[in-house]
Amino acid sequence: MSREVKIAVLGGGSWGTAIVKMLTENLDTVYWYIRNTNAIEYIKKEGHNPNYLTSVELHTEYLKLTDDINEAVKNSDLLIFAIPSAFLSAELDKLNKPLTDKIIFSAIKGIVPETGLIVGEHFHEKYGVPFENIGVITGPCHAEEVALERLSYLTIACADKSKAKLLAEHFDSHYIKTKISNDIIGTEYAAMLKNIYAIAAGIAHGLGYGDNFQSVLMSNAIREMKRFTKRIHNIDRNINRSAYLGDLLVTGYSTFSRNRLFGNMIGKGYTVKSAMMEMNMVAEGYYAVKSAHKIKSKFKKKVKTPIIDAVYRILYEGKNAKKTIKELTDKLD
Ligand SMILES: NC(=O)c1ccc[n+]([C@@H]2O[C@H](COP(=O)([O-])OP(=O)(O)OC[C@H]3O[C@@H](n4cnc5c(N)ncnc54)[C@H](O)[C@@H]3O)[C@@H](O)[C@H]2O)c1
Ligand SMILES: O=P(O)(O)OC[C@H](O)CO
Repeated sequence: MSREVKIAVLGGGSWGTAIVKMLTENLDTVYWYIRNTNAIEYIKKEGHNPNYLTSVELHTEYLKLTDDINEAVKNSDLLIFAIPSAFLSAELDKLNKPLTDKIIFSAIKGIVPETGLIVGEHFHEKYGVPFENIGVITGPCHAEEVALERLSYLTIACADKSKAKLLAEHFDSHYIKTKISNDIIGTEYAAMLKNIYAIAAGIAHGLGYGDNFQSVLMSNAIREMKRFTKRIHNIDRNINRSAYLGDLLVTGYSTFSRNRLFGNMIGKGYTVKSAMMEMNMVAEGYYAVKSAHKIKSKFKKKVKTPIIDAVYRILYEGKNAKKTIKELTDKLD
């Protein structure tokens, strides 16, 4: 991959905005697809995203903004997707260009609901993108802290390490450090699962459980994540690394977490619909738990996942949150 690789960011939410900020520290051309034309006009005029990370000053002189996904794709070699998983299929349906010659990096932390696949596999199966051209941007990193230029670590995973390294160089800055990994499958599943555990943490908090319980929940969550990822892709991985445990902790404990906030509202008695309406943001874990529940039901040898089961029952079977978390407490150690 050449050093002059042309990059497009797809998605105008918090994470897309943070990625654009990070890349324009190093690159003087970044294509940026945002579906909202008014937001594009505002960014061009004011240099800020009107809806997400509104305080971030954007280097508009380096940005090629477009509301046409095909224009961004046509002009770029490497595409970074930061569209919530629930909306990815609908956005990809707008494509009239093949993706087979593109390098695809997913910054999405979820499962594509329509196919039940992690994002990398979705691009491989549905769009014929070879695995060596597929990567993941992950790690414990909140868009809000990138906005504040607080030191953050990203893990860039790709089967072809040279591609991961080159992209990592474009992210590195005085507030971003990057690590390389080739565990695309494990990091993607871990990123999806930690959102479910953060919802559980939020529900418990909303119900009045304290820090003592939260630490037990997180301790059980990392072991559950280890069992799940091992069943999916059994390689020798250190689950305590930042891309797995680190990401779980930031989401489980941070006040910036969308998933924890969503869970907190559920614990306080909001319905799913009203909790979603309160947020201008997307809690990926809501969609992830449905997919994770379906995936685990297909495992030939069963895996113990009491936290996923509890969150699924609360969000999709209408079970009482207080009673379900109480039952969960008896299954944790
Ligand atoms: N925010 C973070 O700190 C962060 C960090 C790492 C990864 N991620 C991941 O990045 C992805 C994007 O999340 P985000 O935080 O930018 O989202 P967000 O919650 O900040 O914003 C919601 C996004 O969803 C889009 N959206 C809403 N309805 C839509 C629809 N019907 N069709 C298409 N798009 C629609 C909005 O335009 C916006 O881009 C998610 O998978 C998330 O897990 C986020
Ligand atoms: O922490 P959340 O729930 O906002 O999710 C966003 C990112 O996945 C954090 O890594």
